[in-house]
Amino acid sequence: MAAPRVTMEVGNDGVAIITLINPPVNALAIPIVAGLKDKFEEATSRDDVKAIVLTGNGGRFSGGFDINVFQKVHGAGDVSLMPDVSVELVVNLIEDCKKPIVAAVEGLALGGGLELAMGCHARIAAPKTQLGLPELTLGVIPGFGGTQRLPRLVGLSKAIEMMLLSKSITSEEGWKLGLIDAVVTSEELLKVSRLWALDIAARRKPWIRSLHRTDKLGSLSEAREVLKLARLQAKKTAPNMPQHQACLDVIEEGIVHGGYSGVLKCLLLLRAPEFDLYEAKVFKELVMLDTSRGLVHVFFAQRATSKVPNVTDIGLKPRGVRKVAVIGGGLMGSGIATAHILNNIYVVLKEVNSEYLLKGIKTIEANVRGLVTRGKLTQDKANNALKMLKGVLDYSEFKDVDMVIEAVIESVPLKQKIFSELEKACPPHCILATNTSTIDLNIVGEKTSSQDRIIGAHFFSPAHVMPLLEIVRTERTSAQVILDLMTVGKIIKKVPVVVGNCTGFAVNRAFFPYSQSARLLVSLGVDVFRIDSAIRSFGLPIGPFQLLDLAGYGVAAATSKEFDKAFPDRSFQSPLVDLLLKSGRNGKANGKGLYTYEKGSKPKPDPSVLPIIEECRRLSNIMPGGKPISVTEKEIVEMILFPVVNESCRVLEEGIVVRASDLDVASVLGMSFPSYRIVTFSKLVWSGGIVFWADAVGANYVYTSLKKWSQLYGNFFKPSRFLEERATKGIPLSAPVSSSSTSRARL
Ligand SMILES: C[C@H](O)CC(=O)SCCNC(=O)CCNC(=O)[C@H](O)C(C)(C)COP(=O)(O)OP(=O)(O)OC[C@H]1O[C@@H](n2cnc3c(N)ncnc32)[C@H](O)[C@@H]1OP(=O)(O)O
Repeated sequence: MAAPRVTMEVGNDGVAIITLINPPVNALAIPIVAGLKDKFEEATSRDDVKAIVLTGNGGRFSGGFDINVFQKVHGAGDVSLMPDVSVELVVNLIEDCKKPIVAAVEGLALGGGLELAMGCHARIAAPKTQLGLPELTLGVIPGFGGTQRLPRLVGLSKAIEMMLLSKSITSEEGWKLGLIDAVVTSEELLKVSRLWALDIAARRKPWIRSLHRTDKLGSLSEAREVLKLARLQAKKTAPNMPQHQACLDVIEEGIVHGGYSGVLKCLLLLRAPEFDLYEAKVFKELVMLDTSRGLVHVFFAQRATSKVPNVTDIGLKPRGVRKVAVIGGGLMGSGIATAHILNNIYVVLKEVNSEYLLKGIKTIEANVRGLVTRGKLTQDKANNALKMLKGVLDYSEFKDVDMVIEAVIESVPLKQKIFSELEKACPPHCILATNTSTIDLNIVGEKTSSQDRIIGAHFFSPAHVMPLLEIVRTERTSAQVILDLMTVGKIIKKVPVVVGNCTGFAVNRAFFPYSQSARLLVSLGVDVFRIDSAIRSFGLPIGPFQLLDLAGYGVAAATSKEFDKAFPDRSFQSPLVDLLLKSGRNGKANGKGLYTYEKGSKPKPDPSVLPIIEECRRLSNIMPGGKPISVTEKEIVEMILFPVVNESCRVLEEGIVVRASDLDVASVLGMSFPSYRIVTFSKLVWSGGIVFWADAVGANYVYTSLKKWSQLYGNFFKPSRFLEERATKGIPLSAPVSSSSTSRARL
């Protein structure tokens, strides 16, 4: 790939076109920043240049500052690797340039890309250009003046919404808001931008410096009210994310002290003498925090999941999937169908009788309506989506489907029967997918001769909301089928992670000790609700027992059996779920769980379960000396999560995931494992996913803790060979697994 560069061409009209060239998204890498400084200096000093147009090569303006630099800063612990862009480039060379500069934006202008454009004196955009400041998703705030210029261009409320929710807008909306001066076709973009720049030079159009504007900010008291509400909201929605409050502080600073001169002069004198802008100072503080470290890791880890050796690197092209059949209209099946119709894929939903079919269709309608109510979908789009759905009771519609996803109950004989029928009912190219969460795919397809097109499409509930799609392949699944499913996954806006075939696959396999260790702790005498609360303070949205209530006890009993069978050496068999079922409870589904569920209020611990828990302890009979063990909150969290790390080690060693970071992404998106720093313990560490977190905690600490607990409480905690080896040799758990050390590579 050619080195990133910035070019400049001066036309006969006296307009210099400065172009960013750094495919695929023209990220503002260090050489690009340096190149921009050079070209703007040259254009400013040349007599033949009357005006300047800044644009990006290849139909994309810029995806923002180069996030690889953040990684370098984290690696070296040296913030001085960040170049000074906001003052030297955006203020001095662009906004204060004595020649007018117009940004010609197309495709996307995100983060630093949009900030450069906002420093220009006008912005012309191609249709449907994506405009946004998503920096908060990386643990930082906009650092090239975005916190100051966006409120001045679109108004304070809209700017806060765009920054705090990292919500981008289209150029059409940007034009209505005043961020964009004109929307023109791609073909006309450069021509119109050149003329616009010349018009500014000739004073036929206004020469506007965004940082000077105040007309959209409202009065100081109005602004303070908006900021107050935003602070309360951020406290609720992002309690562990320091960048949200910091962003609001920086915006407020600029509003109180005035735009350009206020921010630069006052802050220079009063608050941040070492940096020119308060924004830059806060940006540099935030980039060094563990929050950013975790979030940047997840950014790259997520992108890495689309690179699967021997699938995405062998020149295959994805085949189109236009019509999908979903078998089973239960919770999972209807969620899966919803995800497809929302993204314009025609779905045939099959059920065994009209009662179940109607129920499935009603659930799908409710899913879609729910999105409209929450403002996530327009009524028009909802109507169009529902037109993509057809309910059926037989296989007659299956003759031209491109993919079937089976989502019936976890029964081996039933699944085997369905797959034999599918082989006859579907065309030979059709992908045969199962949504099983635990059953071995070789067993599902045992009665067919179509093993090459059998694949797991493991969605997480609710399937139309949760972003993870585990794509499970066997040794015989063809690369084409894997690539096709990865492509559909992206179309339906999931993050597909390709994993190997084993009981539970990657996420459920790595996390099966999560629920088991929680139940083990209960049998050792620890309070159920204390466990949930400790896990919530750690950063997971709900604890293992609230999760149990949500999933339903029938599902929990069935999956537990699969894991007991597959991993008897390290499975803890708790009587708790059976006792709860026997007492007529089934969690949230029947309103009777470990918690009580009342409409409109949060679940409350149900004290009437205490006798059941006592009975569970009596039957387990593992409390040392018959007395409850005494543990701190920190120990609770570690005794629940270190066994997950231990199982993750086996997942890595067996090659169930392509790379450790795939398991990080899967844990964040499938289990809602926190992607940012963990704030509860005395030692603050970043998260970024289960393996990244374990490395931050230290493999040796995890190993010695597990070893101690295995001596006290048995084999459930016994450290795996992989963990022991890595801990004793001081090798990070995330370091690649060499093929020789992979005992049973699945991928
Ligand atoms: C100081 C400033 O305020 C700070 C900043 O600007 S921070 C950066 C703010 N910008 C962002 O957060 C945008 C991040 N990027 C994205 O959201 C998406 O990549 C996108 C919408 C630009 C494009 O999405 P899509 O077309 O699906 O392509 P995607 O696979 O994500 O990215 C393509 C490649 O570009 C890379 N890339 C995207 N944005 C990048 C960036 N800002 N820096 C470095 N690399 C970037 C990706 O890592 C990926 O690389 P790979 O092919 O080697 O894996």
